[in-house]
Amino acid sequence: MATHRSYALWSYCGRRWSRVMRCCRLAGFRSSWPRGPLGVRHLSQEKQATETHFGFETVSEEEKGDKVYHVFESVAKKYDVMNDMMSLGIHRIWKDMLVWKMHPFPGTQLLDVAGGTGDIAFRFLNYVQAQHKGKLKRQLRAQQNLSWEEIARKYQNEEDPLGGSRVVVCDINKEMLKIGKQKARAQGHKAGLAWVLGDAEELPFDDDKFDVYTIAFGIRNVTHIDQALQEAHRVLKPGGRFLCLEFSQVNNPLVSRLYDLYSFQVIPVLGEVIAGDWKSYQYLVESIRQFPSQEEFKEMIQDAGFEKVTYESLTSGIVAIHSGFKL
Ligand SMILES: COc1cc(O)cc(C/C=C(\C)CC/C=C(\C)CC/C=C(\C)CC/C=C(\C)CC/C=C(\C)CC/C=C(\C)CC/C=C(\C)CC/C=C(\C)CC/C=C(\C)CCC=C(C)C)c1O
Ligand SMILES: C[S@@+](CC[C@H](N)C(=O)[O-])C[C@H]1O[C@@H](n2cnc3c(N)ncnc32)[C@H](O)[C@@H]1O
Repeated sequence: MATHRSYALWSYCGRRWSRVMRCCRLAGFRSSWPRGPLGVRHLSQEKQATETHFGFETVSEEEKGDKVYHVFESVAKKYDVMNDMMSLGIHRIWKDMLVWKMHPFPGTQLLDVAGGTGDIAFRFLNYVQAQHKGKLKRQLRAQQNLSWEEIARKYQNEEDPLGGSRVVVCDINKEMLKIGKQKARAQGHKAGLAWVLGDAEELPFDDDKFDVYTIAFGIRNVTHIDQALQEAHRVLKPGGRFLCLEFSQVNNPLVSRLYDLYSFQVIPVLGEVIAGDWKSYQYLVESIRQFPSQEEFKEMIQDAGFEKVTYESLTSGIVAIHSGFKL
């Protein structure tokens, strides 16, 4: 309880400061000031400037990066099976909903940050492939007088089954990417897919490059969330969309009670039994409690310069999808 109260106060100070920063940015200043809670920079708190959270632990910012790296290096091989076990497959529906919400148009250039083992990228490729096939079928149906030879030629000439869409998966952890690449081979994904080792806080891409930026269950692990959001804004084209799937605040008291019991009593046990790693799964449930609420996170997205920011809570707010546009 005390942790939650102090976090709420810390987070409130951070949000107030974000507002000041936003005004400064609008007035033409760029930020390179010392940081505070949730990665927001504070001038008056030099002492805490390098401290942050790793679950319920207070650690230095450098330590947090290393610890997060170690967590995903350790769980990479069991990551997918753990997700199915912990959520009884529900994480798959949440990820499907993210891609349905994106509703990519033909030729969409997607950047999936913290993309790990590729779940969002593969869904995107399946979606655009199905969409493109559907379009081709409709076109052929509209030209009913074509001979079978003409139809066969039309299909063969279609060199790009993705209709020009592309996805880049970017992640800081090479073990997660390694598993992702193995999965891609097994699922037959090759074209339109690239894997890049990179940090969400300092993306190795030019400005105005992508139509959509996604981050699923990733931003909670980033040390300076504000910087990651600014990077998302930078790499998106004008008109581009930011979409984030992340754990959020449960809005039903009964579900919240059961979810807390499940999180703290069951998930680390599953982590130990399946992945041989209690600590990483304890970090998972603790980091979920440290992440801002739907409204707080919405403000942070707005502070990074996104407009028309909205969110949708799923499964009683266990997770939420936030959306924003670079206009
Ligand atoms: C290291 O960092 C990470 C590692 C990763 O592998 C993944 C991530 C990122 C995370 C994901 C991609 C998604 C991972 C998914 C979750 C963390 C799980 C989210 C949880 C749910 C969808 C279920 C929510 C559960 C509830 C609302 C409460 C229902 C719970 C109960 C009825 C059980 C209450 C528990 C007790 C009383 C404790 C004693 C119980 C037992 C020993 C029995 C154990 C029971 C089970 C195993 C059944 C579990 C039941 C469900 C999953 C129920 C589903 C139902 C609903 C959604 C309503 C990452 O960062
Ligand atoms: C819970 S996994 C999510 C993977 C995938 N998006 C999914 O939905 O299954 C979190 C991922 O975030 C990555 N990550 C953590 N910090 C990062 C950072 N600063 N930049 C890029 N990726 C990061 C981890 O390496 C890990 O692969």
